[in-house]
Amino acid sequence: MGRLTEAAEAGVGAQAARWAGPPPTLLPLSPTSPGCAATMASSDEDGTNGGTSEAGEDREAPGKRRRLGWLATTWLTFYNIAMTAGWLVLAIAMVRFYMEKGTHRGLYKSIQKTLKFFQTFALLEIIHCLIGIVPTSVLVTGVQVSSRIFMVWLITHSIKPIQNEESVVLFLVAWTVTEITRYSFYTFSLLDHLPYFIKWARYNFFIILYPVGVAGELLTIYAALPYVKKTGMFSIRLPNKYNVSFDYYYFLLITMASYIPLFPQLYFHMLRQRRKVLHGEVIVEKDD
Ligand SMILES: CCCCCCCCCCCCC[C@@H](O)CC(=O)SCCNC(=O)CCNC(=O)[C@H](O)C(C)(C)COP(=O)(O)OP(=O)(O)OC[C@H]1O[C@@H](n2cnc3c(N)ncnc32)[C@H](O)[C@@H]1OP(=O)(O)O
Repeated sequence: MGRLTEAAEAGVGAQAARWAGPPPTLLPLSPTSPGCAATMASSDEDGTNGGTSEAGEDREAPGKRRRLGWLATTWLTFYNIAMTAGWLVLAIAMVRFYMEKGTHRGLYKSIQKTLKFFQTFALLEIIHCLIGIVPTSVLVTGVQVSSRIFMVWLITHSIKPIQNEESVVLFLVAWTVTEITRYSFYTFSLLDHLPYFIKWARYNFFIILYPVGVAGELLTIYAALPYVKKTGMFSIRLPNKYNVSFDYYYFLLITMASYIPLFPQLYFHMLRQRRKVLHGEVIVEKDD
């Protein structure tokens, strides 16, 4: 058997496994075929916390819903409906703003409260992973959610002069379309009535929207650099009584650089999810 080593999924999730031996074999499996049972281990391969969930929960083949306890199902259904609604409200507000004003200037200011509320609410997703009611890697989710929180609070909210940059619209649109699709996908899945086009959209839109969103985020941070350098905001200079120094300008440069190793991991994670869900493929251990 090929050897599996403990590693983050695609290098991210600490519980994930990746091949140290011969390359994995991709087996196209029908989501309903018995062979799909092999994917019960897929959460481990994927860096999810698989299996460790509230009492009564079982891991099942992709395409079949995992069995969750009623409390977890009720909570997740409520959470996903609320998030779908929140991002829909945001989408409608953005379209209305643009139709009325004919410009993106002032758009962020007009939607910021809703954006901050729903994006911050998404911190619960890390908790969902930690307590095991969703089979996703804590690290993958942590990187995804924390980068958004960072963009919302430490960049766009804190640096007013950049709020009217076109790049802000770029990531706002990418996030909004993604989240409406993603949360409605989860909602319909939980209700066992998932229309194919939502599933298709969930696992195809990201191919374009992820790079668009990342470009918007990076351009926005880049636009913030001169202001941060000039004002020295969030920076701690020496000498001070704690004898520590922190330069937010360099922190931003490091953050921008960290997209280079981190973003591909999220992107490839989604590509693997896509292959698994849309094409029923599963990575299995190969006999030597
Ligand atoms: C402090 C400074 C930090 C700075 C960090 C700097 C580095 C940052 C680099 C990263 C850049 C990210 C940029 C990003 O913000 C840009 C954008 O988002 S642009 C818009 C495009 N974006 C996307 O498409 C986002 C895609 N991301 C996601 O979908 C998730 O966040 C992710 C965690 C990446 C993947 O999700 P997951 O692994 O959960 O995939 P699935 O949806 O296939 O779900 C797997 C199973 O889990 C069940 N699940 C998950 N969540 C729920 C839920 N809420 N309710 C119910 N069920 C849920 C799902 O149904 C699947 O279950 P099953 O296998 O049983 O079907």
